[in-house]
Amino acid sequence: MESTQTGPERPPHSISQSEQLLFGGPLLYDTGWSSYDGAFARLSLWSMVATLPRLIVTTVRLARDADRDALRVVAAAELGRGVAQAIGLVAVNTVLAALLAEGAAADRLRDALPALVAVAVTALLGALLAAASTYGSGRLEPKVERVATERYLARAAAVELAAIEDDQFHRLLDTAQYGATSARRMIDYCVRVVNALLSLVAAASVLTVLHPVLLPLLALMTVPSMWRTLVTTRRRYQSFRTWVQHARASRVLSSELTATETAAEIRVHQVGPFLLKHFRDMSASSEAEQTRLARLDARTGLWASAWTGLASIATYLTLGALAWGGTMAMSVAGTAVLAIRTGSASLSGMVHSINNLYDESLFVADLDRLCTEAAGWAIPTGGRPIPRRPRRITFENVTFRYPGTDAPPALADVTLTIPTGRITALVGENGSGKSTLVKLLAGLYLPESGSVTWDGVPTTQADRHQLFARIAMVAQDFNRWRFTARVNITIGAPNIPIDEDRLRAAARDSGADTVVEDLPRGWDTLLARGYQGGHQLSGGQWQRLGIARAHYRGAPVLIVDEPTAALDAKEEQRVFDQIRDLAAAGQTVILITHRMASVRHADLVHVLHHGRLVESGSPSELLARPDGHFSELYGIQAAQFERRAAPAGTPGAPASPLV
Ligand SMILES: Nc1ncnc2c1ncn2[C@@H]1O[C@H](COP(=O)(O)OP(=O)(O)OP(=O)(O)O)[C@@H](O)[C@H]1O
Repeated sequence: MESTQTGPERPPHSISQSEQLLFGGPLLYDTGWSSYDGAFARLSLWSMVATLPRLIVTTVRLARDADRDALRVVAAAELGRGVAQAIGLVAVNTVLAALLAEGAAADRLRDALPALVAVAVTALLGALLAAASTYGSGRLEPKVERVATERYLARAAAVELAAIEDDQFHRLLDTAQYGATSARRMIDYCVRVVNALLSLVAAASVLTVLHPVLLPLLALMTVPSMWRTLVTTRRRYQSFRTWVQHARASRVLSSELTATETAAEIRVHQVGPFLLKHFRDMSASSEAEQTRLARLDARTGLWASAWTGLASIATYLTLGALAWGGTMAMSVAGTAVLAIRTGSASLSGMVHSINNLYDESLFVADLDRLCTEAAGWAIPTGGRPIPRRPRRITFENVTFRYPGTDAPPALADVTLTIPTGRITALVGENGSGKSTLVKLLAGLYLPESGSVTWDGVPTTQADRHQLFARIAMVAQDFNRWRFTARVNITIGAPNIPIDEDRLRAAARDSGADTVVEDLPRGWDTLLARGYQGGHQLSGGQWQRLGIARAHYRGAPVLIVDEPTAALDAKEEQRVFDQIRDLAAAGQTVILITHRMASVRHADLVHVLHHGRLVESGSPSELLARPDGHFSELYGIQAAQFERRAAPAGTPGAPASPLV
């Protein structure tokens, strides 16, 4: 696999055999598209501090959108805590000055008493305000996460199908999903930053008043831990970005092992030990990376501690020299020690929190980036209206290639008409372009060239949401929602309140009613194994539900892609009888099927071959062309029927799949 990433390459020896075998190469995160990755690598102490206001603004905005009142509580409480801390430090200085002054012990104590009370009151106030801040941020955090998650989900659901299939966009979807939890954590870090900042300001102001040399000393003591946090966070973030694909692949392995869909094959084919072995092998690669990070972090930590130790010795020697030489009163030296300890703790706490804040903000930036990109990919709202009951759908010289692939076009220069109120069948070999054609017809993809028009309105200009509303679809891979039987059908028309009569009619028409009758809790049975009370349906039973869903939707154009593949012969007959009835009642039906027996119900057949339209006509017209594609496909199936129905040497067996 080629990597265009700008971050650090993974060393070649860390590529496991499992990655090579299962995924065809090392799973690296292609960060070529990432605009901020380089910015992070260039991050310096100064730029980190410079980005602080922007980070705080971003967090405040998120918090404001989530819960304005809780934000006010947090802001007021943190401001109050900073002020209380400054007053507390000044009061400590007054207490020390009174205690270390000349005179009788009782007098000195009496003089110190008011300041002592002030120290106690500010401490109490600080505790109350801290509690208020904890309450406010505790209320804010889940709301911020919810607002961010909603943004993510809403944007992801509104984009074109092509975006979901675009690997770069999908990767962004992958990383942006962390944005919501990061947004939640940003609140916590932001509160910590503001808190540390205020207590630092309090300590620094007191130190400046006490002696001008104390402030640079404070900075000297804190710089090493700032450097350490910066270096380790940056390293860990880059590592995360590089390994995110790998982590995703490991998750795929574990979910394959536990999924209900794979359970039978895993057991019969004894795939479990094979997957486990590769899981272990892949985990070994990421464990090696964690060990590398731990070794580097330990080395950085050691350097930082040595530097801090030297800086502390220098600070306390300076303080001692000042007090010894009489330049500084003992009370001032005492307060200075206290203020330096408070200040350096605040400063390193602040650096740590800023780093975390910055780190989280990168994931929130991914989320923001997703929202921006998703807006570009969004299915446009508005456009030319589509008649409630369209009369004809036409393809004119339509060519379409799946975005991001260099394979030949899935559809090439296709021109055809789909009359409404009739059954039109699409026929052709696997991969000939039938499903692609209906996706273009439904406006899920737009043609590369040529046009698909609904009553003269090209899908490129149409109100696509209105167009979707005209279609009901039973796709080959229609979704098996892990919800109740009722929702599995009524989700066909999710924008209207559940209509029980319509539900029962749809179930009756599709044969889903007999499926539901046998369910342990009827309509309220959860159709998902692995949950308490969950029930699994057979493929054919699901198919009836899928058809019922399309019936319930009640749209004028019905697209059915292999609707009877999983149905028994009796059910298949029933479904086609219904499809005929629907067409007789004016519904347009577009039918994709490999079963020639089903095609005989069609009014018009379009035959596709390698993405091109090769034949069109009624079934009998097409059969009348002995060299045609349709006749060939028909002949192959007829021969199969013949062989199956009449064992070798048995004459007189029925020879037609159309009977
Ligand atoms: N999402 C996709 N991305 C890229 N290529 C695709 C995608 N879906 C289909 N194709 C390719 O487009 C071509 C036409 O596929 P399509 O699914 O339309 O065929 P089909 O006639 O419906 O096949 P089948 O009878 O097997 O369902 C195939 O070569 C297929 O590999």
